[in-house]
Amino acid sequence: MFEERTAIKVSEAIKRVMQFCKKGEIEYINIDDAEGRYLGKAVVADHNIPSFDRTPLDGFAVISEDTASASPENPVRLEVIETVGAGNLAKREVKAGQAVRVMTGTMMPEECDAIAMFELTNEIEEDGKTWIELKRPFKKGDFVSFEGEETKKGDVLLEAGTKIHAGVIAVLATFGYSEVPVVKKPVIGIYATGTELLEVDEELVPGKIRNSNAYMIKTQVHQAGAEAVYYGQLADDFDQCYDAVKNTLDKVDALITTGGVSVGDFDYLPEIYQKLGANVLFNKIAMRPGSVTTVAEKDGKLLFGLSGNPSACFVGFELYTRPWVKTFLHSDKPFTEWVKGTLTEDFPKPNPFTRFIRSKISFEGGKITASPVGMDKSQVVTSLAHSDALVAVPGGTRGYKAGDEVDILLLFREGTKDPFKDPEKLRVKKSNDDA
Ligand SMILES: Nc1nc2c(c(=O)[nH]1)N[C@H]1C(S)=C(S)[C@@H](COP(=O)(O)OP(=O)(O)OC[C@H]3O[C@@H](n4cnc5c(N)ncnc54)[C@H](O)[C@@H]3O)O[C@H]1N2
Ligand code: MOO
Ligand SMILES: [Mg+2]
Repeated sequence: MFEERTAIKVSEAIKRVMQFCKKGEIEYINIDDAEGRYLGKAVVADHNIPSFDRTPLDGFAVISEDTASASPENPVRLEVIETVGAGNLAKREVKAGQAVRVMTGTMMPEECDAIAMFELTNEIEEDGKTWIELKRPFKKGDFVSFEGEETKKGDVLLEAGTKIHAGVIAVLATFGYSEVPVVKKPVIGIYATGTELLEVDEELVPGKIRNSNAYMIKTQVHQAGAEAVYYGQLADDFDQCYDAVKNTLDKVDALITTGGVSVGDFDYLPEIYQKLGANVLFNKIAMRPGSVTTVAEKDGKLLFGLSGNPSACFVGFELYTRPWVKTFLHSDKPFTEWVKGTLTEDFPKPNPFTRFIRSKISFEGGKITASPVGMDKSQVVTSLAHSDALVAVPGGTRGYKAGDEVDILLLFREGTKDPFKDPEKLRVKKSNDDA
């Protein structure tokens, strides 16, 4: 029998999901495998950087006092007593009137306190010795890269929950992390439900479509930093779907199903949650696409019942599953980033619910703009391929005009601390507002 559902706000739905977040455990993995993972512990400097005073230039290490009287008219002459490259140490004691030829990265000879780069010196061979002439004085510390000037021992360099990319890897390597503490990936099981579904390699036949959601969701799961286990397709058969969901729950940290969550005769997920004794957090959200997105909880594990419609499925994951994954990975920025920007085209469709319009952003004149891409319906798949943002427009409006300021959710970015707030209706501009 048809059951009326109560729609809740997007922000309320996110809040309900976040109440069931947990943080993943830590494991150690080789630095070679760490790219894309999330740091499980903060990285604290256990030594200074640089760890010794060094030259940042190819030139000569000098004793600054020796150069005090140097001028173009009266250059100072210093004897070059040895050459040292990075990785080697000066062997000879440097006395007054002497200098050491040093290459970038070389530890400063103990007695020297300034660097004169090659470009500021004249080299002279005389009496079987090498000399340099300096036409300007150098102060103590000139051109020296000092121990600890970049980072001091004890500095917190990276927080737990940081996504590991090339720059993070560089810091980890600098501090000797051959094994990196990372958060274990949450394992997310995926089932695609629908008797109409064909596998990707199957030929189309009347009434059937290829299963795109499973592959899309697998990719979204990976992008969010979790491990996806795809358990396959299920026909719209209550017993088959119930057994699959029930038997999979203890193998995963969360379970995603696509399809079968609406009010159709063969939409079995609502009954499955009921038979499982799961606590349904919500089954209707005041949003399009994805109004039927349902999330339930069973023994602390979340069941994300995403819509079968591809765009609704995509948006449901980004808004509700992604923050759960990111929190599991210790990120303190679990929510999809959103900014204010300008719509480039009219969007005349009336909106009963908050609408997330698949869009593409660009930067014009230093401002962010968003252009809707393709047909904006829940069942649409092709526009997803061109979207890097979702324009969020509030419900209860007659549509939007080019130039209106809107909320833009940025896809494929690290995230933000601030959860999405349902957009308020745009204030209607009255003609005397310009006065
Ligand atoms: N009387 C009502 N009918 C519908 C309502 C409603 O409120 N009252 N809601 C509509 C909305 S909104 C949506 S969204 C859909 C959601 O349907 P389900 O989540 O139950 O999904 P299905 O019925 O299984 O499939 C919907 C649609 O998506 C296609 N699909 C399913 N799985 C896949 C897949 N893996 N890859 C690609 N496409 C898939 C499926 O063939 C259907 O066309 O319900 C509306 N109905
Ligand atoms: O849940 Mo449906 O996608 O709102 O259109
Ligand atoms: Mg349905």
